[in-house]
Amino acid sequence: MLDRSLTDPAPRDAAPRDAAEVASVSERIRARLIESGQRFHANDNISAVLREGELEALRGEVAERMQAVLSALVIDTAADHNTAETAKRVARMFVDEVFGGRYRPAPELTTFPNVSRLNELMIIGPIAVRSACSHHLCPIMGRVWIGVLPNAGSELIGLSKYARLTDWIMSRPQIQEEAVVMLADELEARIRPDGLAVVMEAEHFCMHWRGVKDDQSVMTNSVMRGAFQTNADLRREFLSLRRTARD
Ligand SMILES: Nc1nc2c(ncn2[C@@H]2O[C@H](COP(=O)(O)OP(=O)(O)OP(=O)(O)O)[C@@H](O)[C@H]2O)c(=O)[nH]1
Repeated sequence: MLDRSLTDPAPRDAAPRDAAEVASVSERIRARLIESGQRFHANDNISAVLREGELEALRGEVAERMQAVLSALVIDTAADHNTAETAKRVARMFVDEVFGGRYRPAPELTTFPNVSRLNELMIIGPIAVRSACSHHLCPIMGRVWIGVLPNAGSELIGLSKYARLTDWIMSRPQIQEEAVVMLADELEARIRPDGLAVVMEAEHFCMHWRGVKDDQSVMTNSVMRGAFQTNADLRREFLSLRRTARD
């Protein structure tokens, strides 16, 4: 049963309440996003509009609605000890883990000035990717390689931060084409390099587990910015060094 107090308007004989007070937590957050003109697609981060305690309330609301999904699937969660707590587990998994990149702010990235004026190609990877497709919410599992051509004014970021930033972007329902662009945008804004390259290679479980049930195919896509776009030798060097660092 959904907790009606979260969504139903106040009873007629009760003292009139503020509209914000009667709305569910997701409705209150949604109203704030609309008011501020912020997009809230599946792969957008909405942490900036969340208020204290709301994430916990959201977890509760998702659990209630997930319980309604299990009931609609005609699963007797009251009698079945295996599914008795499933709604709560799935809510925690969505809000805190697999879609956590929507709700938590960007990781703190320690940056260092490029004092030795590095201007040679750096390649970071393979970085593990765990994501989910926006269409079926099935896992996407893969790897990412990042190529950076810094300049004297670039900020260098700690190595582990590439993985933290990747995880923050990927822990959202995504499509692979948009995920690599989002990651490239975040890296470019922070490092301000002369060139940036991102290559992602991933398996989509919406194709393995269901649907066409093709368990061989892998999707590979890339984003090339700045010098990687204009300099074919640099692009080739990145792609061939990435192959060496593959397995
Ligand atoms: N371009 C792109 N497609 C994706 C990605 N992840 C999943 N898909 C595809 O999204 C499509 C959704 O297609 P629909 O026809 O709406 O869904 P469906 O009827 O369940 O399709 P089937 O998967 O063919 O059974 C499928 O072809 C998926 O393989 C991705 O990252 N990029």
